[in-house]
Amino acid sequence: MLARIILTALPLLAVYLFTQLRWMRFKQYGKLPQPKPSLLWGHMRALYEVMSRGKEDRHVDGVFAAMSDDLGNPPFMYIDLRPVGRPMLIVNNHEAAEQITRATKFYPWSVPKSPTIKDLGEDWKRLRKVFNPGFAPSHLITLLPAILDKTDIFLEHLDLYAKTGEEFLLNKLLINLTFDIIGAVLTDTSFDAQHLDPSKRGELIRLYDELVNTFDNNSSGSRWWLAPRVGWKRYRLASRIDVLLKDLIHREYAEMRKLDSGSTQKKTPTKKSRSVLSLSLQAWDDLTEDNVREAADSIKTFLFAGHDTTSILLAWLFYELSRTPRALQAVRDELDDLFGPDTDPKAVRAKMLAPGGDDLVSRMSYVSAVIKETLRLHPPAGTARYPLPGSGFTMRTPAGEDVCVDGLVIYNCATIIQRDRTVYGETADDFLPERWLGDTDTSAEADSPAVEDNKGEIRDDKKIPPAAWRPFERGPRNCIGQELANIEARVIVAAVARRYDFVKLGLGEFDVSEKGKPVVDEKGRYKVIEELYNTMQVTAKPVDLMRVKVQLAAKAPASLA
Ligand code: HEM
Repeated sequence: MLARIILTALPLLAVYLFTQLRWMRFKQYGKLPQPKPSLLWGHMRALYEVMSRGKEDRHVDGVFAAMSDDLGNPPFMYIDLRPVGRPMLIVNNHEAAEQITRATKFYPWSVPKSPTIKDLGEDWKRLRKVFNPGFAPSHLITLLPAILDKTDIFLEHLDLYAKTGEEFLLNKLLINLTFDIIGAVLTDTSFDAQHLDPSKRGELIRLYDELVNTFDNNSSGSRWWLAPRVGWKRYRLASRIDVLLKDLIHREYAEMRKLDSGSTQKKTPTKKSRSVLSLSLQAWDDLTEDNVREAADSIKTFLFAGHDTTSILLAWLFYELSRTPRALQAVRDELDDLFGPDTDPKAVRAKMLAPGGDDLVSRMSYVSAVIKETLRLHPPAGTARYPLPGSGFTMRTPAGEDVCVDGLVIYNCATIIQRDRTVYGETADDFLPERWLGDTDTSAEADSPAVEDNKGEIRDDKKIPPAAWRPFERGPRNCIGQELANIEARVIVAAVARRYDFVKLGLGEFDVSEKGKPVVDEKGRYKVIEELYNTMQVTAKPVDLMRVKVQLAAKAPASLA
């Protein structure tokens, strides 16, 4: 009897599953632009086909860009990776991206972050308020001495490499520098991240390094069950990092309380620390377990989000400058004007720390244009959002049609958006800092988040719409650390750009003439033998971590003062 029921039910089940599958593949998001789906594979075959056309290990943004070209560059496109991954919407144009990151009545803090990141909802708003003052430009500028101290160690290493002629991975050196800086800015403690001998580095950076190394190209997915051993290793490393950070928070708080005990106002800090952590600890009356966990989680996020991205910006920036003699000269001229002809980093440091030094940092307008252009061409990160299934969240097509995209992971692909030919014209792929002159303010205030007016339109009145430059993303959930990244980058460029010449090796190496001179192309840039590209290493990093040699520039003094 049972067997007969099963036999009757099986074909019915098969028909049901088949109908469901057909609906999922062809109907559910059928109105969205997409490659031709297959009933069994969704878009996995289409994705594989595009991937196999280029470098196997290139960053997925490059694959999406090729796919978008194939589809005639729609504002967004649908990719169905079920059952291996969640179905996705890749956003390719700035007006569409703005629909995701702006505040709306539906989502007052913009569309929630991707399902792989815990979205804290209201808690996020409270926490961001706690940490915002620590990341305000007026506060960050007071941390210049800490940034300069860490930069000095970096310069010593560059001098050493210049002397020995040894090749090295510039991105790695910069990762250690930016980790040291973010550590000092956040916690006022030295993380000792810059020792050339890795065994001498601080425990936190060693654990972070190990953790990041678990995210190689093959195992970077968040689905631990696809690689349980890697998942377990990540869990163990994250737990050890947690213990170290909680310990640090307890020590910092105890120090504050000890110093406060003589004061009538319990929360008035008498400790001179200006770290972001110490500022935020003042918001808490008691150090409850919940507070400690929250602070540790936030510091962990800041450490992670705040060093890798900035190091990538700097690695690409020095490379682009080395390849574009016109831009390098303009940077050097600006630094001469602002800091005087003495190119010794100690002289630059003295000027920055003297009264009015912060003004000099803010007047580096060509350098700011270089930073802006580097982030346009090589954005280290992007945002992924997730409107909950069944929420009815819609996006508007250029034809004015509203299409439901709830349940999709929505990825604003900055790499595609920031090279949009309809915005940046024929020079969309060129390194051209001059396009930003007069428009270099990258601060959160200049963000002028596009406002949804009554018609749901976006108001933009600049030549290049602000929304078309979004390496830090926009709207209420944008990057809290963008000012810090900007200040860091300007200080490091001021100290480095006139002292050193970087020479790329391997991918991205310059083509040279018979006389051994680099060959200049029609746009005034050095021709390369083979283009350097990004690969996915948690963030988008140069595939070889920027293999270079360094030399002292012609005008640089022979040794650091
Ligand atoms: C060049 C450097 C940097 C780039 C390109 C960058 C980029 C980004 C991007 C694209 C996001 C996602 C925003 C979104 O989902 O809408 C983000 C978020 C974030 N970034 Fe950065 N970032 C940089 C530096 C920093 C620094 C120095 C910090 C220091 C703490 C930092 C901390 C954060 C945090 C905490 C978030 C989450 C913000 C939130 O959800 O409220 N970032 N960043």
